[in-house]
Amino acid sequence: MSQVNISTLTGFGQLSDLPCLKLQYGNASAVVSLYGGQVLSYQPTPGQELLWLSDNAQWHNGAAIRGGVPVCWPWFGPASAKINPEQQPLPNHGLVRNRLWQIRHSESSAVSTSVNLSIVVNDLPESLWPADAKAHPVNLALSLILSANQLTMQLSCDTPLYQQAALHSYFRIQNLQQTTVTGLSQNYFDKVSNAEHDSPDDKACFSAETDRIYFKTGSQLHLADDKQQLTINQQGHDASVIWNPWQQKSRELPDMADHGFTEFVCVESARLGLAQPQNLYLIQTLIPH
Ligand SMILES: O=P(O)(O)OC[C@H]1O[C@H](O)[C@H](O)[C@@H](O)[C@@H]1O
Repeated sequence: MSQVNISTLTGFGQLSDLPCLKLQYGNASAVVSLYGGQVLSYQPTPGQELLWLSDNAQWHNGAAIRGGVPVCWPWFGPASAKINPEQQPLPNHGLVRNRLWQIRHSESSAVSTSVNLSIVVNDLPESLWPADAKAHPVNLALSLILSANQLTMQLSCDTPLYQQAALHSYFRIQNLQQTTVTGLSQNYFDKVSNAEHDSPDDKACFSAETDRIYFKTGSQLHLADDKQQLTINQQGHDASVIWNPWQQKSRELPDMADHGFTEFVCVESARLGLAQPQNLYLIQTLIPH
């Protein structure tokens, strides 16, 4: 084993001054930003980057970093009417993408290198609390476990709330036309056409803007193109979201190059149900082949 350790970085790529941690386990490494609690890099071997980070990503002035694995919490996308009955101006994907997280614990062992981050949030909308609960600051935790063959991300909240969450992973791909995601369910909500669809199989391909919520997906998805394969294990989810903005949206996003959409697809493990207040325990594990 060449190296098992955790080090601090100030800045990553073009994101100058960004406070980050780098985890190393043998040949494998991962980088997580304390801003957003966002994994930015996962390399199972040196130079083999699995995650996509926009060349135009920003983090100053409250921006959410475009790429890596953003943490969406306690809502996903625009806050729904249940979460935001008074239609307050609330940010997309919740409150923690542009806040600083704290390091709680880190550990290197014979089998893995791990770090636990957390953030305390004390400005949750009232609508998230069960009727009989008294509002108090809430702790959201993210654990990263890097081993020789995989990276696991565990997002948890011990407070029962009407809460949604997603691990919004941006995966670097070589060839969008050859890219498939399999293991999906056969029923999805298409955010582009704003309608539910049935799919003839469990697969998504990419030939236009794609923004789909697949309901009740299983515990294992596969992402493949002609050069690479990745297994994505998930737990604690009730949906998986597949996103590629395609050309027009890519041009419209200030933090994405015009051709940015050709370089990634998002495969997101999400917990979207709001039927009852619940704790959160959402896991995504990346296993390259
Ligand atoms: O631009 P953002 O707030 O980061 O959201 C990026 C995308 O996230 C998810 O994949 C949603 O399903 C998309 O509708 C959204 O456009």
